[in-house]
Amino acid sequence: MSILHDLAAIIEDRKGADPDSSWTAKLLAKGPEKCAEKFGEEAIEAIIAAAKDDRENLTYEAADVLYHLLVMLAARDIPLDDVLNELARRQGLSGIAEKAARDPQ
Ligand SMILES: N=c1c2ncn([C@@H]3O[C@H](COP(=O)(O)OP(=O)(O)OP(=O)(O)O)[C@@H](O)[C@H]3O)c2ncn1[C@@H]1O[C@H](COP(=O)(O)O)[C@@H](O)[C@H]1O
Repeated sequence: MSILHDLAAIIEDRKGADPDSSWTAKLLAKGPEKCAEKFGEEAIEAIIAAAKDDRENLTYEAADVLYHLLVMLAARDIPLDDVLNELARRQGLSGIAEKAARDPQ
């Protein structure tokens, strides 16, 4: 399992946990809209770091973005594997498109 899978499993565990017991449980208890808002805030912080070419901060903020993306997906009951499968499907599609471009006939 990847670290993203490990983290997704921990986040899933926090659903229904006492909000006072963890930051993740507290955020999930506030509902999917709040989780989405928080994801947006973290994404903006990452955008600012990228625009400033602040590499250290961008790395830190990117980790925040990934964590909050997983929380937002969990809040809407979308498994991480559904997203990864969609990426895999697109790789398959682009593979076909690249082959068609290489061998036009
Ligand atoms: N990866 C993370 C992670 N990344 C970011 N955060 C939290 O996300 C918050 C970031 O939001 P802000 O910077 O806006 O912090 P804030 O000012 O306190 O928040 P606001 O008051 O503005 O809403 C911080 O409180 C961070 O602690 C995380 N909290 C938890 N995890 C992981 O999630 C798992 C579960 O952790 P618990 O939440 O402790 O159960 C663990 O494996 C952790 O490593």
